[in-house]
Amino acid sequence: MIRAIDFHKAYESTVAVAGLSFAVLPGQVFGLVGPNGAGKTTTLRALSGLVPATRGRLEIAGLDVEQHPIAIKQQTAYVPDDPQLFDDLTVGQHMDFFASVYRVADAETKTHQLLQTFDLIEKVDQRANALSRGMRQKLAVCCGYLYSPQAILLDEPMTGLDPPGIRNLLESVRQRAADGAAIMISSHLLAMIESVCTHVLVLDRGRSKFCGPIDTFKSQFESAGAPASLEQAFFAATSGELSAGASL
Ligand SMILES: Nc1ncnc2c1ncn2[C@@H]1O[C@H](COP(=O)(O)OP(=O)(O)OP(=O)(O)O)[C@@H](O)[C@H]1O
Repeated sequence: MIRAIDFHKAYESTVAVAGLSFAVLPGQVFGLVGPNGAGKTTTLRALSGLVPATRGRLEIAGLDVEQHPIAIKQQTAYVPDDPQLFDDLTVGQHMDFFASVYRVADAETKTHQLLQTFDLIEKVDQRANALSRGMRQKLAVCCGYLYSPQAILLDEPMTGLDPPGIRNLLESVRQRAADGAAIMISSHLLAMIESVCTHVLVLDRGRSKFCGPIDTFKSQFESAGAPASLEQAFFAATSGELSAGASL
């Protein structure tokens, strides 16, 4: 489970997140959406232990993120929007490294399956600094999936992926959730979020505008008598022009 309780984060004079509370249960996929600067990356970075909360509590699998940094890392995969890879290591060496650090059983088979799924098998001996942006993104996802984390945090994971890559990623998210992972995906690609997420957390200027099942969110904003699309509901919720329960 991924949990935030009254999470606040301020960077000097900027309040990035103010009083956020939510829980992502095993099997749930939360879409984290909001305008630029809403606090999405800050939330994911704090959950992964990369930045400390100013106030409140963050938990992964019941453990406080700041008090149990090592245990948290073993349970969590965080894939940022600009994956930091080891430029001089090959694709295969990255997988070996993660397998060794996380003591992954049957690593060879899992590595092969992941590289096959994400179309990187032919690049196994290529160095990271010679990979395209999309390939780097895929390799970061493969490294994160290798140790079967309970919590998966993906920041803008579709950016730079080709259409088969996006399809494979979304399918892998569904599969990981079915296997019991709690997953959060930050993205501006609302149609894709809609196709994969069970829940949505709408952030705006650091505050939650909505948190709950995606169907509930859409049904709050009707369009010609039918539930709105996620995109329509998003614009209505973040424009300030309409409140929940209104017709578009
Ligand atoms: N290291 C930092 N120092 C100071 N302010 C920061 C820092 N990181 C983020 N911020 C500020 O915190 C706020 C939230 O930023 P964040 O990156 O979390 O937003 P976001 O929702 O991920 O945005 P985007 O959709 O553009 O990626 C913004 O006002 C941003 O300028």
